[in-house]
Amino acid sequence: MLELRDVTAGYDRRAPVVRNATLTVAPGEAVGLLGPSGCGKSTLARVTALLHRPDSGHVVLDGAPVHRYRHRAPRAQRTAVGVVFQQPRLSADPRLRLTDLIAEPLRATGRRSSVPERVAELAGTVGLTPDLLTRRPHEVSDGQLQRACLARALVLRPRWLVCDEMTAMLDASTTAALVRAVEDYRTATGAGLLAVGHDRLLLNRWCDRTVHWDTVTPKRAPMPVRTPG
Ligand SMILES: Nc1ncnc2c1ncn2[C@@H]1O[C@H](COP(=O)(O)OP(=O)(O)OP(=O)(O)O)[C@@H](O)[C@H]1O
Repeated sequence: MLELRDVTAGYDRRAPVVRNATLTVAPGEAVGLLGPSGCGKSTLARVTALLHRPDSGHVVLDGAPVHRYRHRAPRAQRTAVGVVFQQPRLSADPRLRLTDLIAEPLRATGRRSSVPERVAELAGTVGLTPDLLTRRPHEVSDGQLQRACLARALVLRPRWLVCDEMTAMLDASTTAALVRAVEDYRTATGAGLLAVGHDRLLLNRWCDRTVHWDTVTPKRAPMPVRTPG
């Protein structure tokens, strides 16, 4: 189970952008999180991917509360969640060839020997031809780079996937190809998915259920005002 328990998070403790978010994704389940631009979806997605420490509340992975985030998170928890962001150019090192971009998490976790096999396998999964694998980010389209970012997110075989507006910049056929690649992976592995976005039609078609931001972050009743006497 992937659980967000009463998560409050943001960039200034006095004015959090996410307040008291509670959400559960079961193993194998695909949950869509729908909300308007700027409400805090990406912030919550980063908390879920253990890349941003919440001010309060917890992420709980398979029953184990997460206490440390980013590079301090234990490897087993860090590698249990794969994440794909909206803008591949902001999340891809421009110096790396796509093959090295995809292999980055394998090298970082000491699994160099499995690089050739996994990269070839995942290139097929996400629809990248061998000639594209030797190019750097500025030599490929946004859609091709996003395919590589999805392959990178899958390379350590995560049990949970967070897709934060993964297809927002892409055309219909690339969107369909990436969604199919995620679904093929989930069918093969039983991974759970949190897909964040503002495209209700896409999330409804893609996910088992779609929840709205307002139901995930219910407004608390205001504190009662004490009247004297
Ligand atoms: N690194 C940051 N530092 C300070 N404020 C930030 C930072 N990142 C986001 N914010 C602010 O937090 C709020 C929520 O942003 P966030 O990106 O989480 O929303 P979102 O729902 O994902 O928006 P969109 O759908 O437009 O991507 C916004 O007001 C934004 O300006």
